[in-house]
Amino acid sequence: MSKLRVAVLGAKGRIGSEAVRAVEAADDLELVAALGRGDGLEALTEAGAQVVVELTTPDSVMDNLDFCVRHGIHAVVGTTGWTEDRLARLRGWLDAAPATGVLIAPNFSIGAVLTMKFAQLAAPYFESVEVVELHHPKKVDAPSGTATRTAQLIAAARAKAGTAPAPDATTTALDGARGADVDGVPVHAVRLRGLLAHQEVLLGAEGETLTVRHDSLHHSSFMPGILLGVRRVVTTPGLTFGLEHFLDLD
Ligand SMILES: NC(=O)C1=CN([C@@H]2O[C@H](COP(=O)(O)OP(=O)(O)OC[C@H]3O[C@@H](n4cnc5c(N)ncnc54)[C@H](OP(=O)(O)O)[C@@H]3O)[C@@H](O)[C@H]2O)C=CC1
Ligand SMILES: O=C(O)C1=N[C@H](C(=O)O)C[C@H](O)C1
Repeated sequence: MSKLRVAVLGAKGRIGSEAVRAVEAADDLELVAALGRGDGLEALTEAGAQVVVELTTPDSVMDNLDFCVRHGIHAVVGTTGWTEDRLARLRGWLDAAPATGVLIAPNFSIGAVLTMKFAQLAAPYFESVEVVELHHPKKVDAPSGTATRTAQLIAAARAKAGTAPAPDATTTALDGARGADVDGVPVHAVRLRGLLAHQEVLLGAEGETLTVRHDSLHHSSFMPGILLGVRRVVTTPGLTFGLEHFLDLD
């Protein structure tokens, strides 16, 4: 069987360099291009890439995906910065390329995906819920894509269950003291030397608390999810948001 032809964008970055090694090590995949900032995207078509792994920056990802979708190249995207407006633009491009698949995964690690699932499950049963994400100090965006998605899923689960807003008597606060408000869920971002990617979902009810915590200790934690995404996206046209859709979690 012929190998799937894979390219990595952001190949010199922290996660991109790990992804290059993971693709090279996979028997069923062939790394046909490894591009950094400034490299021309024509290299993707010249190399016959079938799938691009997009691990760049929020300011680069849209142009890269525009090129990929226009050329019928499937994409597995880990880059953050997704807004409703950006998703709508991407859906528009995909409407014009109905055979092409794009997976956007706020987090490729199985533990992080499960954290989101557990948080969603628990959220309606507790009066209070807040998210704390902790990352390395070179991270450019806050809050993290994972924390934003987690908070959105929590908010949707509480809205569906008719859960009351969390109690909070704060009437005066320094800017940022109560975190960012993501759909009504406070999200706090910590940047600390020594950390990689970590998240806690704190839930509280009368007389009890529940903490769901996940730690990515090395970029290798993201590789099984990236490889799964590459193998599945080629047979999944359209936009898939979240790696959970490629896992049998239910
Ligand atoms: N979904 C997930 O599981 C994970 C997602 N991420 C996300 O992935 C992204 C990258 O993270 P990280 O590796 O830590 O960041 P880095 O800054 O280490 O890597 C990004 C790389 O992309 C390069 N780059 C920027 N623009 C382009 C472009 N147009 N074409 C090709 N390469 C480009 C950068 O080059 P230069 O340095 O010259 O700007 C840099 O080498 C972030 O959005 C991060 O949040 C990270 C880990 C896991
Ligand atoms: O920048 C990172 O490092 C990470 N980014 C993603 C995010 O913003 O959620 C995934 C993971 O947290 C690592």
